[in-house]
Amino acid sequence: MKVFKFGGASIKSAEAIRNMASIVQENAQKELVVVVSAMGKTTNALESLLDKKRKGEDSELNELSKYHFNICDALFDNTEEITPKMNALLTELEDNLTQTSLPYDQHYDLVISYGELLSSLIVSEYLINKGLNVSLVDSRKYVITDDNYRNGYIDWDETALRIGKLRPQLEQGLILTQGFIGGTKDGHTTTLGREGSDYTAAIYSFCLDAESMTVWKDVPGILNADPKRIKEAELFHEIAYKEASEMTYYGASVIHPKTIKPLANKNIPLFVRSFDDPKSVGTIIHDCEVKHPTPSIIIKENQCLVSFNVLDYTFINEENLSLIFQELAGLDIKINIMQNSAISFSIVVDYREDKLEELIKVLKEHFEIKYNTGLELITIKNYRAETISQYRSGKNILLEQTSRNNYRALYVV
Ligand SMILES: Nc1ncnc2c1ncn2[C@@H]1O[C@H](COP(=O)(O)OP(=O)(O)O)[C@@H](O)[C@H]1O
Ligand SMILES: N[C@@H](CC(=O)OP(=O)(O)O)C(=O)O
Repeated sequence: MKVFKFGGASIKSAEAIRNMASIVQENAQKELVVVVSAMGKTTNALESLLDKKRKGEDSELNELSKYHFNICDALFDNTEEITPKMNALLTELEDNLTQTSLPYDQHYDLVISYGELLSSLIVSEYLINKGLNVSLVDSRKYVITDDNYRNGYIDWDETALRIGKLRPQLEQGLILTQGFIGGTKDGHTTTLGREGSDYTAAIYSFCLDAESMTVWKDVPGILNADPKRIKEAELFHEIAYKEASEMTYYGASVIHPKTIKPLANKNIPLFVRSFDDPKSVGTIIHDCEVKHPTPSIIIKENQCLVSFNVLDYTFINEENLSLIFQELAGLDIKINIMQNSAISFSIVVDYREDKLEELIKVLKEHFEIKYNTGLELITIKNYRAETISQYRSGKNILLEQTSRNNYRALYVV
């Protein structure tokens, strides 16, 4: 069996869904699980509705509901069947939005999950209309997580047990399900972190021992840089799991960072292909050795440099480092790069004002803390001297590191 994942861009309009459906139809002879994300920018729209609601401002569902109904009108000759199902989901969403007494992260997952619930309903009805045999499976009952809302940790045993039970259903026709969303054992909705649908597809692939997984994207495959930033980026035809996994760690947003591990553990190849050009082969990520890889350029935006200076004349030592690390772990702040001098320790993290404020609040009695925002972190993997000088020149660099394989620099935008 195979697993396909279609992200927001691939199902953002009626035309995009027709194209997606033709890709599915061509592959539906074999056992297939199809994972879909929310349509277009629906997740962002739901986030802003939630924030407005929690601030007590107007949060009308009109626009979101119009967007989805317009797509239905364009896809179906007769919307009589889908309309009541859509209305039921939208009413649930409206009720759930009012649950403002819930802790923020739990309320977030409850509300944000409707992007995927709406998209999977529309796509499944459309595929059924096209004559395919489709079971719509609710990922909240199969992808089981703990209650770490907004970033649920997978309960692998329970998830494997539940997804394993879908095997007989797979023989009857294709399974369509939602990416990004999951549920706790006692039925609370959770999510796996923004852009987590790639990870969902990897979870289904792992639990069903897929022969391959394919993510259908708006790019020809994995390139040695984001083609939206670097026009002359080159396509990789194949990449090793380790290389791809490291690229996602450094910030290549084309694949969710948690996706590679479950696939590599079972040696399941991952194809990254273009939904605009489904005949082209794209990139295969698998167990291989690529000699002399082309340098990759990865840029992480919205970075913040935080420096902790000791208050007396003691040096930076393991004791004060452990104090800093403990707080970072407690606040779930990930370090992208770090450096120390005699009396100062610096870290670079993704900028989140709320988390930074909290960090400063708890550590200011121990350190003098300074920070800069509006920065970018560039990583050049498998660098060559000429690549470094090309990207280094003209930049106001605040921090720079070179190791055997990687060059990294933090600079002011
Ligand atoms: N190295 C890279 N190769 C290809 N695309 C990249 C790379 N780095 C970043 N991207 C970006 O990733 C985007 C696709 O990922 P994403 O938008 O998350 O897909 P989806 O949400 O459709 O699954 C591309 O539009 C591209 O701008
Ligand atoms: N809809 C979710 C999950 C996701 O993975 O989306 P996409 O596949 O479009 O990145 C998000 O926007 O975060």
